[in-house]
Amino acid sequence: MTRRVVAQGTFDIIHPGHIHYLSEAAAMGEELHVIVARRENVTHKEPPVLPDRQRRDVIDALEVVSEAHLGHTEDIFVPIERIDPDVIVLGHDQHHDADAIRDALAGRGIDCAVERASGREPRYEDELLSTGRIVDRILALRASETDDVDAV
Ligand SMILES: Cc1cc2nc3c(=O)[nH]c(=O)nc-3n(C[C@H](O)[C@H](O)[C@H](O)COP(=O)(O)O)c2cc1C
Ligand SMILES: Nc1ncnc2c1ncn2[C@@H]1O[C@H](COP(=O)(O)OP(=O)(O)OP(=O)(O)O)[C@@H](O)[C@H]1O
Repeated sequence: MTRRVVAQGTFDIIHPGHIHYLSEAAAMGEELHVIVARRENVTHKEPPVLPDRQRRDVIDALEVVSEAHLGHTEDIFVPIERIDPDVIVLGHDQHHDADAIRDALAGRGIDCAVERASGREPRYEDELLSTGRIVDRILALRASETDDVDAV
């Protein structure tokens, strides 16, 4: 039987932390399905810069990913019911509570394990493993360039 794995996240600007997470999730089964969060559901941090479809298409193109799916707008368990995974792998820092997800799955009669992935630490100075921090660095660099031009 093919073991299906589900991973999920925003994936706005791809970085090595994402690759680490998706590779780890892919190694837990034969098929990796990735649910890409809808912009309207990213409410606990700055919303993504890139459109839903673009974020989905980039994840879909990765070799370790079997298929990337845009998330449901209202009910996060609708894609889960459709994919029918054997395991959902939560990201190391995802705010979702594993036991709450297990309870919700049981309530819907979905037989699926929930695991937590490991985090990937920076391997050299300056390596950025967070989309939010990449955006912050872009803004800081652009602001300092503008300051340089203004000073001329
Ligand atoms: C099992 C599971 C299923 C999810 N399905 C959806 C979904 O259908 N639609 C969606 O917009 N977000 C979905 N999400 C939420 C996002 O993937 C994501 O966790 C959140 O919106 C963005 O936060 P993050 O980037 O910190 O993970 C799901 C999350 C989990 C854990
Ligand atoms: N350094 C990392 N190591 C392992 N997994 C990571 C790392 N960074 C992100 N992930 C995982 O990748 C998935 C997608 O991450 P997402 O794009 O939602 O946020 P992010 O890259 O952490 O950006 P931000 O810091 O802006 O939230 C999540 O499940 C997250 O836990």
